[in-house]
Amino acid sequence: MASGIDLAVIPGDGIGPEVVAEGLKVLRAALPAEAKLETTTYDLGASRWHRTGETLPDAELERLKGHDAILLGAIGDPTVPSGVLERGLLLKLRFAFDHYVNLRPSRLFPNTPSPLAGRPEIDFVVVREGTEGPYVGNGGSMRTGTPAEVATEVSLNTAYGVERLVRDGFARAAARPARRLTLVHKNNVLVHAGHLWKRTVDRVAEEYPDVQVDYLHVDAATIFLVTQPQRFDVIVTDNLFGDILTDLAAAITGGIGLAASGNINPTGAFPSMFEPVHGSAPDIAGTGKADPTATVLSVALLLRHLGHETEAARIEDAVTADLAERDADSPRTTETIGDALAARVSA
Ligand SMILES: NC(=O)C1=CN([C@@H]2O[C@H](COP(=O)(O)OP(=O)(O)OC[C@H]3O[C@@H](n4cnc5c(N)ncnc54)[C@H](O)[C@@H]3O)[C@@H](O)[C@H]2O)C=CC1
Ligand SMILES: CC(C)CC(=O)C(=O)O
Ligand SMILES: [Mg+2]
Repeated sequence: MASGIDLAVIPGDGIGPEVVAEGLKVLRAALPAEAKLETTTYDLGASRWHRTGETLPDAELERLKGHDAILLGAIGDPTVPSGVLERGLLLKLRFAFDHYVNLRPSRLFPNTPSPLAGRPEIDFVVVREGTEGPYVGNGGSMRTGTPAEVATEVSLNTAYGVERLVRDGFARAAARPARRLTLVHKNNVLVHAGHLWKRTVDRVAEEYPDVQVDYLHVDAATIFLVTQPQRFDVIVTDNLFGDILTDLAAAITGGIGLAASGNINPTGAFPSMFEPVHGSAPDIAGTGKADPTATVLSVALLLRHLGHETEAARIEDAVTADLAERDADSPRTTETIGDALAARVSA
């Protein structure tokens, strides 16, 4: 184990604090006794907004910059107008820290529920662009609230932004046994952005003759994720398509409670941020029903990103073993699952 870890923690809203508590429990259990883990908890989210009107003040952003990595639970609350926290806090972090690779692995673990017949082998990773696309806030509305309202939300795609993401996807595909990369877009309709993505993939592909390249329109990709998920290895796609596809990917691989993600700044200029794919799940907040496994697997991604491969693998093995023994008819609480995972990694 190399040096210690200086971790920023943003528990956030709804089930965020519940799953983050278990993620930290497992992280502490995974680290050897001599490893130094320093955590700083940031009070950001709905309760801060209600108290102060702030989402992510510049001073907090500045402090966050100094950490090795960030662990985030979830952001969003029904008492706050939709978009205020999602844009003003979560997306602000992803954009400010240039988290251009939104990494979302999907694997069907043994004994996990899948709605798919025949339990196909599923092991792919979605490399979703994280700083551009329709999420940049490039829009507005005129005559708002009137029958004549016009609203736009224009997708931003730069050659620079697309190429660096595509290059990351190829590097990942080349390092995986299957060496397949699928670009998912909608270039039959979104001809400007779609053709930029396709041309970029075709050009970078020339440098990776060993990687088999495929293209799917996003609507067809949803079909194949359900009917032939084995065909996917690395999926490269834009911010919005990646957001939607990864909830579907979670649904076919044991549920949203298992889906992990990393918002990566590969240059290391800013701390990367790790979070479950799911949101704040207000419908189950406070009930103990939230599965913390997605957060625990996000902690494994975090450790791997910081170079702690052994500990990351230990956490993933603990999750695999725990899932193998789960009984769908006897669901456990958030805390019980966290305790079981922590016990396994420290055993
Ligand atoms: N990265 C983030 O912080 C994200 C935030 N959100 C925000 O979260 C709020 C709720 O959004 P929704 O669209 O309802 O998505 P959601 O992911 O919070 O919930 C969708 C469904 O999945 C279930 N679910 C989610 N996480 C679970 C877990 N760990 N264990 C078991 N079940 C789980 C929920 O109970 C709900 O039925 C909104 O404010 C939204 O903007 C949504 C997605 C991502
Ligand atoms: C709440 C959004 C900003 C993000 C989202 O749904 C996601 O990243 O999965
Ligand atoms: Mg999402």
